[in-house]
Amino acid sequence: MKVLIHPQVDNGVTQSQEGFSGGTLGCQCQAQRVEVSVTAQTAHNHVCGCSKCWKPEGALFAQIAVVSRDNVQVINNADKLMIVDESAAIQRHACKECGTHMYGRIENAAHPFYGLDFVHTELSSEQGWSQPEFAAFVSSIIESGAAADSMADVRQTLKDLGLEPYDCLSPALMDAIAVHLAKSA
Ligand SMILES: N[C@@H](CCC(=O)N[C@@H](CSCO)C(=O)NCC(=O)O)C(=O)O
Ligand SMILES: [Zn+2]
Ligand SMILES: [Zn+2]
Repeated sequence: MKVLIHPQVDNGVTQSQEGFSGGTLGCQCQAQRVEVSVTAQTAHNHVCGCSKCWKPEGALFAQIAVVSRDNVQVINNADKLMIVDESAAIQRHACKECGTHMYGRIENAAHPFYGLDFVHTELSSEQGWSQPEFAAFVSSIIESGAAADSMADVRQTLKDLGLEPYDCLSPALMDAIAVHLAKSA
């Protein structure tokens, strides 16, 4: 049975556009929206089932990608942002009013993904962002209340959408983390 994953992928994944170079992310407030300018194409876009990533109302997964932190700038209503969890590796900057996560930043220079910010490209009206490529932390949706006996349907739906399900990150990203750890050991 098909399961709803996230509004951006439920009707099929939209392909990236060559030459796309970014856009503006907006929070969900009706007024005084927080706006974040992203001045480059994103990479490693994926749907994430972890309990920490921001999900739109009713969605089972988040959709999240990375971009160099040099290409991320808050351009409007920065005073409305707060860090969700100061102790997390990814410091998620959310709008205090609507709760939308505007960007997640890694401040620990020793972290394998230091230099990259995590962003939800669905918050932009521009089309052409890098397409979701896989599903991460799939088993983690159970931690947010999904029924364990729905997991076969969830994984099958993800496969049908071309989003290979993993219970951590994709092999390419896990390898990148391991290379970083090996070098720093
Ligand atoms: N089972 C946990 C997993 C949380 C987790 O490790 N999330 C990942 C992926 S987030 C984007 O892909 C992670 O790197 N987290 C670091 C952080 O959140 O700071 C759960 O569901 O909570
Ligand atoms: Zn808001
Ligand atoms: Zn996540």
